[in-house]
Amino acid sequence: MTDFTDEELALDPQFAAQFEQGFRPACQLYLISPPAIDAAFVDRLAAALDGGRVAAFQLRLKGMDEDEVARAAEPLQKLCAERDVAFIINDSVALAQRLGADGVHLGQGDGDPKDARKLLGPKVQIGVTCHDSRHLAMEAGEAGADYVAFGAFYPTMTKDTMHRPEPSILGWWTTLFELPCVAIGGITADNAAPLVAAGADFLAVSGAVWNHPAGPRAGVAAFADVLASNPPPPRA
Ligand SMILES: Cc1ncc(COP(=O)(O)OP(=O)(O)O)c(N)n1
Ligand SMILES: Cc1ncsc1CCOP(=O)(O)O
Ligand SMILES: [Mg+2]
Repeated sequence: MTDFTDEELALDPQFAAQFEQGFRPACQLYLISPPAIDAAFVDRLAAALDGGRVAAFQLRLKGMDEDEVARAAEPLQKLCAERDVAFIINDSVALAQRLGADGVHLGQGDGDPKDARKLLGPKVQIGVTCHDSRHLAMEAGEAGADYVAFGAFYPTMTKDTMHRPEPSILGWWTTLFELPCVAIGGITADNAAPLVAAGADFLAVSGAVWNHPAGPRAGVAAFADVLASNPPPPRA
């Protein structure tokens, strides 16, 4: 989920040339768990991952203590590793460290990204909630975040939200900065196109996948067209 390193660019001269000319990888899906899960959830996650490419999965369980989340995480983290999906822990740097997660997502009240970096090291992805704020996003970038997240773009039943950015904040960000940006909040396959076209590097989605009437596999598959048919704007 991070920018390409010099080593990666050096490995593929054709890719490096495209990158220099403003090539931007296509927008990808970032799946967020439901706020509560049961033991059968691992099968639902497997079905979702069968529906199409998912770049990252965030375990976002609310109202559970850390030991319970750690127990729930085990089979899900294993599945993500098997499917080459980055496993991200929400809220807790300590839990991300304990589990050896690929990343942690921090809201504005979840701790300082600089402290997280000191604890987790350079390889763990750190994402930061920036609501509708250009200022918060620039601060997060300076603090060493690997991505910034804007939202909620649309009404959502998954979380009480107070901020409603315009898609143009994504275009503003991608025009000025290389750091990837995530769009979140009420995103469905039907309303995602303006976010992809504006420059979102990732769509973070929960309800549209887990509540899809035909199941989570169909929920992920529904995004394939919108991700493929809206080419991203050139990067900064
Ligand atoms: C990718 C992504 N973006 C934003 C959030 C929201 O984080 P936060 O503001 O800390 O709220 P909670 O998710 O903790 O309720 C997120 N989790 N993931
Ligand atoms: C965690 C979070 N942060 C802002 S909106 C949101 C909920 C995302 O879930 P959904 O895709 O169901 O709106
Ligand atoms: Mg949080």
